Amino acid sequence: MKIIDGKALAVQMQADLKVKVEKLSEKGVVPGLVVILLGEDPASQVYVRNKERTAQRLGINSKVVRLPDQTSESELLALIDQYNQDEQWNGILVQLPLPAHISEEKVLLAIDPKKDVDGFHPMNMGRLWAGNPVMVPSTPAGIMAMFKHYDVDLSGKRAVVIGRSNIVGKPIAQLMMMANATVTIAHSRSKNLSELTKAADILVVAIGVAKFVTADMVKKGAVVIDVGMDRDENGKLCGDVDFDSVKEVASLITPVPGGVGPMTITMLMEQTIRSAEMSENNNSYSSNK
Ligand SMILES: Nc1nc2c(c(=O)[nH]1)N[C@@H](CN(C=O)c1ccc(C(=O)N[C@@H](CCC(=O)O)C(=O)O)cc1)CN2
Repeated sequence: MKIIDGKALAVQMQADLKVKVEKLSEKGVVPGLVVILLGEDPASQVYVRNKERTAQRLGINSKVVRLPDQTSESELLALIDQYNQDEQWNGILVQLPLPAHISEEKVLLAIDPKKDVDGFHPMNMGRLWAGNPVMVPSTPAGIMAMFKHYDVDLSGKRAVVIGRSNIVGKPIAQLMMMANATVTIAHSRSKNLSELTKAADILVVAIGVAKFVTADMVKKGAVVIDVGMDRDENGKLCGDVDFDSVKEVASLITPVPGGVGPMTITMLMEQTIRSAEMSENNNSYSSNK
């Protein structure tokens, strides 16, 4: 068994991204990222702080707009529109989850697809499903970067994704399908889940239940990717996979923390830089394939 070191890969990729930003800056193009955060959710605050720090370290101009939980939907939409019009910002994201009184759909639709560095706008989702992605959600993009770095060839492999969210489950399924894997999406209502997971050469787990996947559900030699960000019975951060038992069965496995998480932030930075490059090329909005 080998552990996928997402933190080390993130550091390595960020070093390359820093050089890219320096080169762009020499041409007078400084990538700019606006992160909008509503409310006081402690986990979201940590993620946003990490995004801000990483952006600053890479030389990306970054701004975090912190708004109270009670901010109205119309105020938020007006703010997004303001940043859509402002050329110095080529990446805009709204940290999820949003307070219940705000429609996530309306908010994501309001972001200019060219500036949608999260890749959550229906236009970017559609481009991905059409096989011509422009902006791709960061977590799935990070998982694909891990496969590449660790020489995981997906072609002809059986991949199972547990979780059908728009942020992770659906896009990672499509990206793996584009890499010629045979993909099954399972979810909380799937029957005989163990039968599905035991047939998987690649297992991606994004279901949000602590230590849900146990060793008896995993095929010997499988590659296991854990997207969970949960707390165990002692309040300690853990994933959706029971790491200690599954690592004895898997050939490659991501830990939590230090696996997929750091890659999510790295890929966000990469997309912000790509967005700046696109705006430099006369606002071209073209596939990253
Ligand atoms: N607008 C968005 N909202 C959310 C996204 C997203 O991609 N865009 N994804 C998640 C949260 N997320 C980024 O925003 C995120 C989650 C976790 C990590 C991470 O680095 N985790 C660390 C552990 C951190 C800790 O100690 O708590 C790790 O796994 O090592 C980064 C980003 C939902 N919202």
